[in-house]
Amino acid sequence: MPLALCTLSHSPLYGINDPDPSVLNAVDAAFDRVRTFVEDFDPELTIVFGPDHYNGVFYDMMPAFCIGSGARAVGDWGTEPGPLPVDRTAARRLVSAVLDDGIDVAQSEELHVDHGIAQPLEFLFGKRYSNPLVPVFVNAVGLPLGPMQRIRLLGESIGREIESWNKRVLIVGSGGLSHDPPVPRLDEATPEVLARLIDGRNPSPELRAERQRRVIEAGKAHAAGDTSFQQINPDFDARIMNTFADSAVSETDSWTTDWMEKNGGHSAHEIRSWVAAFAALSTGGSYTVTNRWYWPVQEWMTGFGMMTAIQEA
Ligand SMILES: O=C(O)CCC(=O)/C=C/C=C(\O)C(=O)O
Ligand SMILES: [Fe+2]
Repeated sequence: MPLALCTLSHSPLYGINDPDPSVLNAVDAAFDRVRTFVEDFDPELTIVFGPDHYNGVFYDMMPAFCIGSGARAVGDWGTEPGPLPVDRTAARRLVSAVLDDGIDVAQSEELHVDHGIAQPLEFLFGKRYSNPLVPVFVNAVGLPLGPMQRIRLLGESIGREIESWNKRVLIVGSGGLSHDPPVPRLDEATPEVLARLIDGRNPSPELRAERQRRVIEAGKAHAAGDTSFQQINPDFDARIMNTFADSAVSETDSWTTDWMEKNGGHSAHEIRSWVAAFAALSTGGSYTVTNRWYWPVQEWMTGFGMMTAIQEA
């Protein structure tokens, strides 16, 4: 049974600080196409790789990656809070298979996920979706990060296991391409920020609003041409998407964190979700990229891309 994939950027500023309607309409039309792709595939299970932005996973225990055998959405940026429809049996089997492959994945029976995982699920399935899924947290924000090869190996291990289940499994990878929105960093955190990077779950509504305001203001300044932010890099983004379109997933092993940051900004590390997703898809042999879209969206501060792909029979 073939596997299918969609990788897509997310943005907290979608619906809040939108680009010109000509761009927004094109993005929404692409979402419609991706939704049709998913409906036609009719997945029995969805594996979703995505990051967190200090809303669900903190430095009290920062894993490189973590499979959620239970999960709840924190409900940031307008996403629906509450439990996710996790297939616990599938998730636990994945944990065992990945550990057997020598990858020390973490497991959570209650993974807290933010818009990095919840937004693409809502884009694809609508709010209050009930499709069985397994969320996989991919650290892309809590520096330092390990080598890219590890995320490829994680993806491949998950791919080999789901391949053996003889089910229609959709693999989703969530994250922006080049972008550098204001996300706090450990190495420059004030004591107050450090405290919430370590233990920041359930912030007060005031603190959440203040954090969100910072991102919204940055989006507005970025769109107005403020050059103090690292700029979107369409050439870098094209290279990333071409690598996946060329089925050259193992080339990502040579992408260093420095190279990613210099060319794509700190949040370019979210591309790790795409690497995991394409690596998982690649384990069954050849795949075909059925569609790709890309826009550099200043208002969302991100190179916004989407790809769909399916295994060849
Ligand atoms: O202020 C914080 O702690 C987090 C800010 C935040 O959530 C930013 C998110 C940005 C993205 O998810 C993105 O552009 O990919
Ligand atoms: Fe993000």
